[in-house]
Amino acid sequence: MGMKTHLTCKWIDSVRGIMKALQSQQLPDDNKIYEKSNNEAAISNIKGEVEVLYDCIKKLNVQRRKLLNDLFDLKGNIRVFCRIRPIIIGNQKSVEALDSNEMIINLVDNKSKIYSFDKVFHPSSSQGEVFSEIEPIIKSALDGYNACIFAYGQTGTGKTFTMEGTEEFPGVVPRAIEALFKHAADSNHAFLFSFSMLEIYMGYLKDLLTPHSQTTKSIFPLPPCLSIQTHPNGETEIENLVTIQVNDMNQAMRLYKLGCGFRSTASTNSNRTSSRSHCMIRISISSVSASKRRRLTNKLWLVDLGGSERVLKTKALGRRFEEGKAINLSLSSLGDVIHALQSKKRHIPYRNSKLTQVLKDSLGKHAS
Ligand SMILES: Nc1ncnc2c1ncn2[C@@H]1O[C@H](COP(=O)(O)OP(=O)(O)OP(=O)(O)O)[C@@H](O)[C@H]1O
Repeated sequence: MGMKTHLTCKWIDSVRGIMKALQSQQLPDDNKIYEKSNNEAAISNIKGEVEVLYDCIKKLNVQRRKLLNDLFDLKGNIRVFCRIRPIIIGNQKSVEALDSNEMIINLVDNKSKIYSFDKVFHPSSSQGEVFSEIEPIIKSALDGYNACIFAYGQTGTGKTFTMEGTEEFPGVVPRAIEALFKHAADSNHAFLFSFSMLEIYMGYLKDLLTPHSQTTKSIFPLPPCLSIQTHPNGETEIENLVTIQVNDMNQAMRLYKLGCGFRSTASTNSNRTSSRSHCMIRISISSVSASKRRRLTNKLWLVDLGGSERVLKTKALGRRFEEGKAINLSLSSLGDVIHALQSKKRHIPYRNSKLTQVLKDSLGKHAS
């Protein structure tokens, strides 16, 4: 084959080996370099778009906050909804919704009275429909406003059903907890939530997250007394109240269920499981990352008030009579405070009951 002397078989084999090794090496070719620089450009484009969108969200959030505040200014700081309970026994309709803002009470002798509300819910209204009217308050709580949602009404009219609900029909409290965590997750800000639960029974504050025994031979030490303190900045604090940080909805719900188990309930002539106290859930919300919040830490109160009752009509005796009296007294103080706030009186009689003292900073002008 006319081979040169140095082109031996050994030399050819070693050249072939080098060629194979070169082929198997992943050397960047022009195409790959082009692809890489293309990817980098796409990533920086996407980063730019994300920044623009982030700015957009910020602007929309400012707008949303302003609109929500305007809405609250228009509707007033205190809003009252009326929910008509479906008839459970009998078929006499003494209360009816006239439209979405008015209801009528049919009295004896063909007389009737009409009352106006911010919203009237028909007996067939679902728990979801009721909550949809309340949800804006949850959003304003995330914006740093103190807020208070409570159910008020005669005993047996559906306050606990509305606030607590059932497994099948969850009420305002579980829905509010779910909405808080959901809106917080959607907001791009870090929030810190703390949960507390207490009841006001016969004028005393009782922590619902600590075990209380009815007997003197209890294995649990007596929990410390709760006392209401007012800070110089006007914020109300409850000394010794157990406050537990909750990181998700399930943790908050577990505490809520624990607290519900410690509530004071009893059977009365009007309701088999009547709440004999005011049950109050406090969710404290903090965020250092959310700018333009009204406060660094604010609170949302969810309250299932004890039922007002005509103690003579319900034929309550002994302890049930005393409980009914205590509930009526504090409800009447709450009514006085709300009336004074609505008529913009200079003196607001917060000091007349424990209930109004606890809610002082969440009912006034800085609350939503
Ligand atoms: N919207 C509703 N739909 C169906 N059932 C209802 C509704 N509202 C109330 N109920 C039922 O009516 C009964 C009394 O309701 P609930 O215990 O909630 O009253 P309450 O106002 O909390 O009473 P109390 O002040 O005595 O605690 C319960 O059996 C409850 O399930």
